[in-house]
Amino acid sequence: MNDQPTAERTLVGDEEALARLRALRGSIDNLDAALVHLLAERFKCTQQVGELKAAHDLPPADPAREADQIARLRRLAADAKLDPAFAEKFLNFIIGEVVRHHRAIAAKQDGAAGS
Ligand SMILES: C=C(O[C@@H]1C=C(C(=O)O)C=C[C@H]1O)C(=O)O
Repeated sequence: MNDQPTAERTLVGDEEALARLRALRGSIDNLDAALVHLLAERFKCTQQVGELKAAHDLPPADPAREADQIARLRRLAADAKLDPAFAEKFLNFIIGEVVRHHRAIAAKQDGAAGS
């Protein structure tokens, strides 16, 4: 048997592959949009946590809470067949940004109290 593809078969194959690529990219775009919306909602919550902490002189970071979240997310990732190390890195990246915001909120509050 000749397994060399004919010109037509190659073209049909290319079109199918391109259609599949377009469909997959459509789903990726939808998922990226969902991620942005989920992150926006998370940051709305953490903004309020930051204000609450600043108002009550609580520290911007809570390492014990973070350790619990990381352990939980690693378990969820493993169950979902996602690399737990990646899940941990991703959560740490987000938490790092949240703590930076909390420090900024606390500093602003201290500045306002001192003036
Ligand atoms: C949001 C909080 O503040 C910080 C940010 C966290 C987060 O983004 O999940 C978790 C712990 C804290 O270091 C919190 O204390 O709950």
